[in-house]
Amino acid sequence: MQIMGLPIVIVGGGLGGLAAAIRLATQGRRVIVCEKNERLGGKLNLHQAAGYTFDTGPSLLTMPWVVRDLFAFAQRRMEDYLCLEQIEPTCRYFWPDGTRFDAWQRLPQLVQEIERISPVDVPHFFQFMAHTARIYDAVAGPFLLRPFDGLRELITPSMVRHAFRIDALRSVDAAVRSFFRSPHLRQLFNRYATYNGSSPYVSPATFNLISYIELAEGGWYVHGGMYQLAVALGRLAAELGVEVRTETPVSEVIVEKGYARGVRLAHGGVLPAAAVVINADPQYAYTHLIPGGQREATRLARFEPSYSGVVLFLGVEGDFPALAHHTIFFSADYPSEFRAIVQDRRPALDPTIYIAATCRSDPTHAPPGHMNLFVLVNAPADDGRIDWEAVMPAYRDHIIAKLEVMGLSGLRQAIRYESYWTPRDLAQRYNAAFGAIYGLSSNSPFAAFARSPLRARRVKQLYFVGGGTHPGGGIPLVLLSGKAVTSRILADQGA
Ligand SMILES: Cc1cc2nc3c(=O)[nH]c(=O)nc-3n(C[C@H](O)[C@H](O)[C@H](O)COP(=O)(O)OP(=O)(O)OC[C@H]3O[C@@H](n4cnc5c(N)ncnc54)[C@H](O)[C@@H]3O)c2cc1C
Repeated sequence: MQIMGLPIVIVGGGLGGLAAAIRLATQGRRVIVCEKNERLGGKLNLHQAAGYTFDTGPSLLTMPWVVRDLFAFAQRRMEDYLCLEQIEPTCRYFWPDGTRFDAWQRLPQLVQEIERISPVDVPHFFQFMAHTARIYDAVAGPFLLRPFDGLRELITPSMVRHAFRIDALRSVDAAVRSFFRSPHLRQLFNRYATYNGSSPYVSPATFNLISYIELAEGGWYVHGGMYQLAVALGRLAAELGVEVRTETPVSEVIVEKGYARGVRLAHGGVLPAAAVVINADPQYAYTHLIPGGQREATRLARFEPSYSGVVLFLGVEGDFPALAHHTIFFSADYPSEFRAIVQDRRPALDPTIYIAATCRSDPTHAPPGHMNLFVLVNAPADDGRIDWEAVMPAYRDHIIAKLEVMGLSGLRQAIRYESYWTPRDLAQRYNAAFGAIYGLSSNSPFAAFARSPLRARRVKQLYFVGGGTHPGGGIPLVLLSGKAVTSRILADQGA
């Protein structure tokens, strides 16, 4: 393989940055990844303490073929690097009225569960799946699977032909209501909008394709913990000759005569580059790294960030049989929960609580007889109005009290290890503007077009990859973003 000339420097070793690094290196480019933190992986990360292991970000992988495709592109077999598992049930749900629902991946069992809580909705479920499959069919090709730099590129004859199919003129909730009668199933299917940090009550019904993707292609876990995905990509990148520098924050992109020429390192020194790829959040990058970026930072600030999260890491003694690998404890009033988080930008009084107990699949993640609970509650983007340090002790008590009422009795007494992250921690750890988990929100039909394009608008040889650019946040999409930006860079280099 021929390694050519100046390197391409990637600012950030998140999954988007790693995917781009792997693809560029496979194409013979010299690549350097500069990551400010001590480990690769970005928001997909790891916390270990007192004998407990916690994945700190994603806990569910959808579209697993995207990972396989990345390894195949590098002429490797994914199975030689990591093992993907389907967890049954994908998720267990509890409602405040005592209803419980196991969302099985196996269709006959899933249908039985639907029949158990709402027999009338069985045919509606199949109609909904057919509807969302048509959305996926219309959207995947033009929007998810190829590079895309703006609205103009979407106006193709095929998109115009399929425009009616994408269901963008009503909300996720309006579409879900038109299919399901059961309030429980409505809440359950509305929840998929949260997979990209949006509210089901305002985000376009196009995002119902997320439920189709999970139901048709499964929800997956990486054996050993989700962080093993970052480990595997880091290993593949190293094998391909990518130079990874951790604990290496970049302080500036060097721009000369409208071209990105390299980066300045915060701890001193300069890396000249043939191109610079920003995996860090675009709004942060335009504010802090790119000279003259204020105008673009101001443009991005006009759009709503996706919401953030409050995370409790709990190591507990004993077993809580109610908990599956993934468990959700729903709120009694979903609309008012989203009104609080998205419109009023305050923590919800009655939050929906998600718990990942990876010890169910990986017993080594907790000492024998103990469990590791990653507890996630959606929280408003951090616009500075909330003093999280002051709020957290009471909010933590509130979350634990709700869990005790909804089936985890004795939880408070069982805690042996505990720490938490607020939206501000997420912001600081990853330089994520507002601590947003998924970049900009998708709370309008046009939100997708607000994101920074793969190619920077005013600086040549400067690109973006990851959740802040096309096609959006979440593991599979940021990996696809690595594919999209690579093809842009290679095209620009005349390859
Ligand atoms: C709590 C939580 C739960 C989630 N759950 C899921 C889930 O279940 N499924 C799913 O698919 N997705 C989930 N996500 C979203 C998913 O983690 C992200 O969409 C994805 O990991 C983002 O990858 P990225 O490459 O775009 O950016 P990031 O992961 O943000 O990586 C950017 C990297 O850039 C680095 N950086 C920033 N500034 C600099 C600088 N100046 N110099 C050097 N490096 C810098 C950061 O440290 C970071 O490592 C979740 C995220 C969180 C936080």
